Amino acid sequence: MTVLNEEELIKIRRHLHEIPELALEETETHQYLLEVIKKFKQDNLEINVPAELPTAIMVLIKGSNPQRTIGYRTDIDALPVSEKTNLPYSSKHEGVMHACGHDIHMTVALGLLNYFSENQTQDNLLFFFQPAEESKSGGKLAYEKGIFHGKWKPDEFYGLHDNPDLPAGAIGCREGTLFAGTTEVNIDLIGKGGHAAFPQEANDTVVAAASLIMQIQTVISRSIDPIQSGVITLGKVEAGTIRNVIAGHTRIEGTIRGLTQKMILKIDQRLKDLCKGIARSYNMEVNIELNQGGYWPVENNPKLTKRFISYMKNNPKVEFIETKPAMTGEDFGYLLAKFPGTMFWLGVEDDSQLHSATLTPDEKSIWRGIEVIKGFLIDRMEN
Ligand SMILES: CC(=O)N[C@@H](CCC[C@H](N)C(=O)O)C(=O)O
Repeated sequence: MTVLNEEELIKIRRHLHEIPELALEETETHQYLLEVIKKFKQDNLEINVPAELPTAIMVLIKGSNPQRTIGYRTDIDALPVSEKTNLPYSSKHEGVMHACGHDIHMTVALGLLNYFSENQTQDNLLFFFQPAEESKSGGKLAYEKGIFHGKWKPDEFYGLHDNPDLPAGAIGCREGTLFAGTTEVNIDLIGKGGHAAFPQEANDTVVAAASLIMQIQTVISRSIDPIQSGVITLGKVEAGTIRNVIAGHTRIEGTIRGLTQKMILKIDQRLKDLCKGIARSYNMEVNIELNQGGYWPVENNPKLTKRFISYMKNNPKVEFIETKPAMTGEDFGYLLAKFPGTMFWLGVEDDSQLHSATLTPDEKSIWRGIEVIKGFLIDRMEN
């Protein structure tokens, strides 16, 4: 296969968009990625499917005179969102969508891999197709399962996230914290079910949940320094079976975000306190599970990020935007705590936000992104 052109890459992206899969279930995506990668020139390529993380793929491009191994990571999973774009290449998997643009991330990675498979680099390049970014901490799993060892260990790591607020192909980045750390929140209220007509005989968890949800809204507004800030979003509440049965169990799922570990731990603690209070005042059991997993704040390495930003700023072909920290989470934060590196945004200009059922990234971002990142990686190896 020769170097893929823009049209071919868009076809690949559209196919990936049609087959979104949830965290650690990315088997069809994995299969398709392998099919595409195996068509590339194999002379300097080594492919590794780690048995410990079977939907991941690692591809090493052996350099001609390696001083280091430069890692490039893309995430491959999707979200439980029902697509509403009406695009001809909409998701074929009911209730699952690439609503966070990981199809764009994968295509950019494939474009880079394709280019460097044809044009041998000086340093080694390690491409990591990572499962489970949206949940289940794929980056942390990969690290803990020991897949980054020997020649499969990057000396530095880069990764991007698409950003609908930036022009297609623009690069956004900042020194320091780029993304928040997050904690997944699961709260189970356990009361007593019963007949809707006899509330005195039951212990209604819906009423307790309503009160708890409102109390939780005071954590950010009343307990947190407004200059520093944080977020709590409760995205899922499940209770009951029918209108005339009192629900004996309510489950609330949400996410906490903060730009520092200290902030996350403070919010965690307030949440625990409020849950304990609800348990006492409603005389019911409350179980709270807080799980940060690998969603550590994304801390860009000072030296490498200065270099990255300087390359982008000094390249007249790049539209570079110095961005503010964002409350989005990313388990690349965990990998950046283990390997120095830089995470950055790739603009995909769209009116819809990430995680929205109508997200339609501008596909021009793919080719532009590849060109810019390719330039940066070449420059990094030469300097
Ligand atoms: C970029 C992005 O949207 N990332 C996700 C990361 C998931 C965080 C974790 N599962 C949680 O919900 O706390 C995000 O939601 O920011």
